[in-house]
Amino acid sequence: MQYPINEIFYTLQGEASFVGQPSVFIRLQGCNVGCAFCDTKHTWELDTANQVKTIQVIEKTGDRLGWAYFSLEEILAEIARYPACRHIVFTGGEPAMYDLRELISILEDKGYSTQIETSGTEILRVSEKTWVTLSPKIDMPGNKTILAENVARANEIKMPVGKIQDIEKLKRLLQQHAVTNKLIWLQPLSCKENPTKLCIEAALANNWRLSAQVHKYINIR
Ligand SMILES: C[S@@+](CC[C@H](N)C(=O)[O-])C[C@H]1O[C@@H](n2cnc3c(N)ncnc32)[C@H](O)[C@@H]1O
Ligand SMILES: Nc1nc2[nH]cc(C(=O)O)c2c(=O)[nH]1
Ligand code: SF4
Ligand SMILES: [Mg+2]
Repeated sequence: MQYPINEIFYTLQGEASFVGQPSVFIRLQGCNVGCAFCDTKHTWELDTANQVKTIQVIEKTGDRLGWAYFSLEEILAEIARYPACRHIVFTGGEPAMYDLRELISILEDKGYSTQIETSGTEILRVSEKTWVTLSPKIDMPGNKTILAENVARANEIKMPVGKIQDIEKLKRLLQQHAVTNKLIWLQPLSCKENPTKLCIEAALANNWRLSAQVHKYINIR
């Protein structure tokens, strides 16, 4: 099995429940949604134009606009460069576009915990133990729907918030899926009009949590 990889890097998880956790991030290429606010547009804009042919090209250039197919063994070799790491985060792009079960099963056998960051618009192919962070994309281009089974499966829901209407959308989603006892995070969008204050107020009013993308404040990847 070959996986289209945009980047693999070792850093501290900056969002939601695992914040501060040393993690290898496996960023898969491509996205089926295409949000205007996306902070990783390099994974889905200019897709085919920037395809690089070999892993060596990426290694040489460090070209984050490019991507390459990695075999399972090549991904494991990248992870092995960080021997202290015990937690692997699949993100993108949209990692749920790919079947991650074989890779995750090997990682679990090696003692790693796994997490997926997903919009919830694709059927998840992860393991029962994978921590699922669902970040709803409502009214996004292409009008992709969030699958009910993914809402049920999610270990936490992390809502990207730019304006008050996003809070209302989240409330409707929670009502529609009868969500009562999940961890709910509000994540302010990194944009000019900083919506952090709005998120703090809504967190206090609803007993939700704030996910402030710590990595962007402490200037790490
Ligand atoms: C880049 S996405 C990749 C995974 C998946 N496609 C998703 O949206 O969950 C990872 C996380 O970043 C969030 N995100 C994207 N752009 C953001 C921005 N400008 N500010 C804050 N969070 C953002 C997403 O909502 C998601 O929780
Ligand atoms: N430090 C750090 N934490 C993250 N949590 C989720 C991320 C993502 O891009 O999915 C991310 C990221 O890009 N960097
Ligand atoms: S779904 Fe995720 S990766 Fe795709 S455009 Fe939106 S934030 Fe970016
Ligand atoms: Mg990010």
